[in-house]
Amino acid sequence: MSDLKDPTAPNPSVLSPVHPDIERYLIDLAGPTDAPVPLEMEELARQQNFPIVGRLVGLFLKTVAKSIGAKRIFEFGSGFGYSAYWFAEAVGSTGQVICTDGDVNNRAKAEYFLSKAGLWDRVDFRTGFAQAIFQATEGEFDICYNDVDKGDYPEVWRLARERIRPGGLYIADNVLWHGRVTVENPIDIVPGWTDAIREHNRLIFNDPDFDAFINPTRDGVIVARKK
Ligand SMILES: C[S@@+](CC[C@H](N)C(=O)[O-])C[C@H]1O[C@@H](n2cnc3c(N)ncnc32)[C@H](O)[C@@H]1O
Repeated sequence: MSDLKDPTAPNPSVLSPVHPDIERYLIDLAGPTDAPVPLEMEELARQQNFPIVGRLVGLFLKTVAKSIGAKRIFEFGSGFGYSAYWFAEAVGSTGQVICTDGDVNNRAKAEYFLSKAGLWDRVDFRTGFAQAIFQATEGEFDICYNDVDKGDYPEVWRLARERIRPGGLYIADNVLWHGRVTVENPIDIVPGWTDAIREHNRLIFNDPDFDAFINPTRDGVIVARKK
């Protein structure tokens, strides 16, 4: 727990508000969910120090998506498709996960991994600025998932909240920002990101149209259900 408030840590992606022993216990429990493709993706993330949500949050995303019978999901910031792997499993063969990422190389990697997992046919991966792609995409969503650059969090929330169906969910990763949200003058990796996350979280908890809570697993995942 001691490193929770260490905003100067060189690699904040490894910090979690969850005690390392508890984290290990949870990961051991999740052992039966091991499968070749997520293991391979996790290994790539480790090698390249790429910030995926990780196994525990992946399982959380899949479980909440299945629990509301989600069939249409929009991801803002998909990386190479790790979080989308869990959503794609949840929506089933008749569902769709619209992925977005600014990096074309991430799309190619996602295609490789999700094809190998037999999930690519339910994924529509678009390259570009996620907010613009969202605005160019019609219809409502069962889930809007936000994992873009943190300064954009309030903007993404404002866009997404309008397009989530009643009973649907808004989910965002990193809402505790490795404990920086609790620090008065945090050392930000990008100036303004911590304040943007704090604003985002305040907006959601004060929105009368949503019920919200934060799962503190890893770096904090907010889930807000539209009434
Ligand atoms: C934290 S990673 C996503 C990880 C992914 N959700 C997972 O857990 O597997 C964030 C990704 O979002 C992309 N990104 C950030 N801001 C974006 C934006 N506004 N539009 C599109 N892509 C964005 C980055 O290129 C990066 O690949």
